[in-house]
Amino acid sequence: MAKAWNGPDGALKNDAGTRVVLTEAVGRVLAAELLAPIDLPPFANSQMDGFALAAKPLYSQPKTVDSVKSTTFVVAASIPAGTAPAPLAPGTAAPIMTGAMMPDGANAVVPVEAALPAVFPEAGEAVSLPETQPGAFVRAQGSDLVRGSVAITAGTLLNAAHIGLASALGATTLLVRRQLRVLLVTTGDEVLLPGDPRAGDALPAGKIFDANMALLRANLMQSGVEVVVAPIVRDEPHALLELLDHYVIKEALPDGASRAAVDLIVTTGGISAGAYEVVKQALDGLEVEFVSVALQPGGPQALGSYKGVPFIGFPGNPVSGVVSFELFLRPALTALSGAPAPRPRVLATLAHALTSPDGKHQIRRGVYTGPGFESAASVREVGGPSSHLLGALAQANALIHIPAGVTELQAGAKVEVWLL
Ligand SMILES: Nc1nc2c(c(=O)[nH]1)N[C@H]1C(S)=C(S)[C@@H](COP(=O)(O)OP(=O)(O)OC[C@H]3O[C@@H](n4cnc5c(N)ncnc54)[C@H](O)[C@@H]3O)O[C@H]1N2
Ligand code: MOO
Repeated sequence: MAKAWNGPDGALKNDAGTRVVLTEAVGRVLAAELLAPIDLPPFANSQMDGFALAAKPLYSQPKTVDSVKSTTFVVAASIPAGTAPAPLAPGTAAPIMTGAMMPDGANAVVPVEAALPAVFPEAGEAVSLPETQPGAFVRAQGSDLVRGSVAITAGTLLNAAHIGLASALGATTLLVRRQLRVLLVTTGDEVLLPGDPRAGDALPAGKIFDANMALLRANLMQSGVEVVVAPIVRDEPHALLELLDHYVIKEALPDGASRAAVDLIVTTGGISAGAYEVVKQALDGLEVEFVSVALQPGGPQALGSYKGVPFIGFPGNPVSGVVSFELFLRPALTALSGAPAPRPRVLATLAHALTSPDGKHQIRRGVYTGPGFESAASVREVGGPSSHLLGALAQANALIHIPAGVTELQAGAKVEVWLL
């Protein structure tokens, strides 16, 4: 089992990376550090709409606005953003727009509001400008990033700011780690996918629409994982084994080696104590362990490997699946591939009393309200402890942790909360 779990770790970390276009790189993990190929800003430019001029160092700050010394300049040709300006002649000041390149000979900008008159006169006219320090309102070349420096480190989970930075540096593609490929298998004779013709007129008696496939697929996709979705497996062990065999077949790699078509198998349902537990009946006795952990929801769990591919089996109740994902799989994905970002963990004041079963680490779904000007962060439960409460899950923005051994909590107690 350990060997199987070590597989994707090594494979991902040794992965040379895949080049993707910039717009598709958000949510992926950068494979190699990105060095800045240019300075940012690439040239000194104005931070304000104003006048570019040559300022001499001031040795004392003027005490009041009225005491500021002004100088009259001849207005030079205006410098819009996007143009290469002519050098500034001595005694002149050039109207310059925000982001426009500073002309040679200028080292400071006076905002137009501070000019007399506070407008842009025509070239050749006069303008009176207050004394200013060299460098005022100038964004120096390389003041954000110097050419050759590390712009984004390898292993970074790329967010919007990283994509924006890469674009500003002129990158059209980025080298990202390959995504983990996860086979997601939903089981159960009662489960129909929305749109199934059998539910054309009405949901047949005893049947339900799938929640787990949609829920876990969305969670996995948001975690930067490539999800391979299998058709829903009926409660027949041979059907599950046939399906798994189809997906664990090896695919050839360019270097002559081979690897399974998926890195991880995740199943939902069919692992507890019933008479028709398809996952348990198919895999018990092979390299999968079926255990009960002191967690609620999410007590029944299965872990191991199938024909060398890591395997994890979540319980069928939708909230149990989500809690299992958050506690066991999400952190493992972060450790393996760098994505997703860990959930923020905070302490919050419980808004009301809660009880919890003895000997179980309970996870309740909650609505968290961050600290206000005069109030501490607080959390209140939404729904109840049962693991079928999908409506409440959809209202929640947090998981409330009640440690094993704690059976009662008073209003005002401090609890650990994971922000979803
Ligand atoms: N005698 C016992 N019964 C149960 C135990 C136990 O320890 N002893 N554990 C309970 C707990 S806790 C859980 S959680 C569930 C786990 O059961 P399974 O993993 O075997 O899951 P199923 O029985 O297949 O389904 C449970 C529940 O979830 C619904 N389900 C299944 N798939 C979906 C889906 N794709 N979308 C929406 N809902 C789904 C299913 O209809 C059941 O209601 O076992 C308890 N029983
Ligand atoms: O552990 Mo089950 O996961 O409570 O509903």
